[in-house]
Order: sequence, then structure tokens, then C-alpha cells
Amino acid sequence: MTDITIALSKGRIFDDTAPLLEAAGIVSRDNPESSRKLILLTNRANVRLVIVRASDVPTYVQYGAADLGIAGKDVLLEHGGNGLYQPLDLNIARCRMMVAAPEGFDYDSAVRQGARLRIATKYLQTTREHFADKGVHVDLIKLYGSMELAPLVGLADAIVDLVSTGSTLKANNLRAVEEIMPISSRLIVNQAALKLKRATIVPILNAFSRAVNN
Ligand SMILES: Nc1ncnc2c1ncn2[C@@H]1O[C@H](COP(=O)(O)OP(=O)(O)OP(=O)(O)O)[C@@H](O)[C@H]1O
Ligand SMILES: O=P(O)(O)OC[C@H]1O[C@H](OP(=O)(O)OP(=O)(O)O)[C@H](O)[C@@H]1O
Repeated sequence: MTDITIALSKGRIFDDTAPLLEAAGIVSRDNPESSRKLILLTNRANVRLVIVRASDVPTYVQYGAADLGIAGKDVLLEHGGNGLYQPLDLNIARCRMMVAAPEGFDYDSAVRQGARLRIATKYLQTTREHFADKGVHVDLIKLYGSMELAPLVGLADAIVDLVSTGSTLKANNLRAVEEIMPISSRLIVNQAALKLKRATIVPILNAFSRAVNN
């Protein structure tokens, strides 16, 4: 029996993936919210889940430490996608990558006038590319979270972050001023594993695909 390892982050990705895994006949024996275990066994003796940071999922799959993984498009763009197949958009963890600025900040004028903007973000590659395409000069400030704070304390003029309901922006007197792209999570596969473990992996991919399209 071929062993399969699937890398997932806990929280929204695990929660939204659990029904898809179930459709593929895979049920975790533990809940990562209540367990401190990082390797979770499943009802299938040959399938295990590993729980990693969302932004680490592509790395585990790239190096073959996991055969499959679930990662947001935001994370995949920052990683670059080396060594990965991305066969399926799972349509889960949907949100939008946006530029956001304080309520009073005239973003459109600043861009029109060619001002050099200071942008705080966790998403350096995507942000750099977005503003380069627009021909806007930006100074990027790398943060790892709580981006919404940066414009409030003078660290940046604006941020690039993910927005879903908009309540985090609203709570911090920010508003979305530009959409960069819609985001959802994809199933990713190690390229070598797909060749070597094809007979085990393809039925899992097909079951995910059927569950997503239902
Ligand atoms: N508010 C949101 N609504 C829906 N999907 C979201 C939202 N925020 C993030 N996501 C998506 O879910 C994925 C996982 O988010 P999660 O909050 O679990 O990790 P993270 O905190 O962004 O990453 P890390 O732990 O590596 O810093 C993100 O990569 C993104 O694709
Ligand atoms: O528009 P909203 O529905 O308010 O969602 C947006 C928030 O969601 C994400 O954070 P998350 O909840 O993942 O927190 P984290 O970045 O600290 O993990 C994102 O970084 C925003 O802060």
C-alpha cells in the first residue's frame, strides 16, 4: 500500500478541507484545534495529515515531505510554485487581495501624482508585481501579520492584505481602494509523487474534483 502525506494548515483551511477529504474517504482521527499533534492519522492506514503554517504548505510539498497539500493562491504566488502541480482550484477560503488605506487618504490622487507610496504587506512578490505593472513606485515594508495597524501608526501609507467580510478594515478605519485579485485555495501535488504514486493520488484528486463540482 502506498503511503500518502497531505499538508494542511489548521483553522479555515482544515475546516473547509475536511468535507472534501471525507468525500475522498479520508477522515482525520484528531482535530488539530484540540490536539497538539502535528501528524494526524486518518481512517485510512496509508493516509496521514501533517499540520503546518499556511505559508509553509508549498515548501513541504515542493520537497516531497508531503505528497499533497492545500494552499491559498496568495501563499502560492509568494512561494513561486517550483516543483508543484496545481491541478485543482478548491474554491475554499475565498477572499480578495486588496490595497487598503485610511479613510481620509486620497489613494487615487497619490497614484495619479506619482507619489512614492509606502506599502506594508506580507505579500511582497504580488505587491511588487502589482505596482510595477501600474508603473507606480512603492517602498515595501515586510510584515508578518496585523497589517491593518501599519497605516494607523505611521509605518505605511497603505497596506496590501486579504479582505473577506471587510470587518477588519472597518474596525480600523481603513477602506479598500483597489482590488489586486480574487483568492481561493488550491490542491497542490509534488511533481515526482504524482508520477511515482499515481495510482493512489489520482483517485484522491478525482474525488476532490467531484466534491468541488457538486
Ligand atoms: N479572512 C479570510 N477569509 C477567507 N480566506 C482567508 C482569509 N484570510 C486568509 N484566507 C485564506 O486562507 C489561507 C489560510 O489563512 P490562515 O489565516 O490560516 O493563515 P495565515 O495566518 O494567513 O498564514 P500563516 O499562518 O502562514 O502566517 C490564506 O492563505 C488565504 O488564502
Ligand atoms: O475582511 P475580514 O473578514 O475581516 O477578513 C480579513 C482578515 O482576515 C485575515 O486575517 P486572519 O483572520 O487570517 O488573521 P491572521 O492573519 O492573524 O491569521 C486577513 O489578514 C485580514 O486581517
